[in-house]
Amino acid sequence: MGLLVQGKWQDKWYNTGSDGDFKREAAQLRNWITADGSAGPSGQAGFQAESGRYHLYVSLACPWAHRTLIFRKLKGLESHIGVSVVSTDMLDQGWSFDSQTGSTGDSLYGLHHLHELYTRNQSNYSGRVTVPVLWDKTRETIVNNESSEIIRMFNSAFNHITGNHDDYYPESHRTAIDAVNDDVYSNINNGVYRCGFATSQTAYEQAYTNLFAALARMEHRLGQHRYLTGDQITEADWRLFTTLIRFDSVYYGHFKCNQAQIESYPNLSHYLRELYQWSGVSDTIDFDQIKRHYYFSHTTINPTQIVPLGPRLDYQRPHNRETLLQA
Ligand SMILES: N[C@@H](CCC(=O)N[C@@H](CS)C(=O)NCC(=O)O)C(=O)O
Repeated sequence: MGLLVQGKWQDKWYNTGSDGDFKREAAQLRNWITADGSAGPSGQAGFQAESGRYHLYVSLACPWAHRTLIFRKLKGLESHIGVSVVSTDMLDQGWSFDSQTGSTGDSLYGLHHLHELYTRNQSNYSGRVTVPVLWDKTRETIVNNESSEIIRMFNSAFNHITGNHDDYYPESHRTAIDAVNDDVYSNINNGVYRCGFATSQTAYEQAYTNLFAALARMEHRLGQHRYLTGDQITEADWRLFTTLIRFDSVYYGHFKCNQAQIESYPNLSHYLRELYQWSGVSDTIDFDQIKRHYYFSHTTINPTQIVPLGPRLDYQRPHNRETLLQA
């Protein structure tokens, strides 16, 4: 685990500062693919949606990268956007393309490490080397490394190519989606990391309290509606999903988020199963890679690198979410 400083790799764990609170670094590369190549909300113009032009680098363990894989699937983009999967293990050289540990290899350039892609994009890059990365094969540059923006591009920029007009960020729901996203991002998606990566008791307890308060709010919402913002599934649901699906296997134990398992929440657990069973979604999930990544890579938290065998969970069990709607 490390970062690039002026294009040079340095092996370094996160710096939590004097309060012991984990602060996630903001993604730096923020261009947008658009249908006609005009500029998006940030970055440069010139990234027009085209079949076969873009490539996605992901980890199957990472909840942020997982969002982009789900959107690639839901929006029918699999034949238009290629994927390379990094290794489960993120050790002293960061993400690698070691096929012995679950990587597909880098199908574009045969790179050994993801940091080489970042320096190929910008030779003096400084910052963390994160997944997901959306790469432009034509301009040989990184389009964007922020998952929340990549899913928005996938949601709409390629509609004229795929003919898939399903909308996970509909105009009419945007205010509600944005509000839920803010709560879920700070307290749940990033909240589990703030529990796990805290280096002071106070920072951990604050993150833990915020996390379980936010989960209680989501549990309540899901007692009112089938999905977080009503009767239509939106990006807010998929953004929550990628944390929920890792929770009982990893965050509960490894990140000490152990007030309750998702299995014990009546609404959240059934909702989680509904989303897991959504057409194509379980293909984007690999529990062995998820568990191995966290328990084996975070040697500061788990120095023995022992990966637990449990828990045994069956997400294929029926869920009652249709009946809730009729009630
Ligand atoms: N803001 C980014 C965060 C991505 C992120 O932090 N990914 C993690 C994997 S779960 C990573 O690559 N971490 C490597 C590091 O921080 O050095 C996004 O949502 O795309």
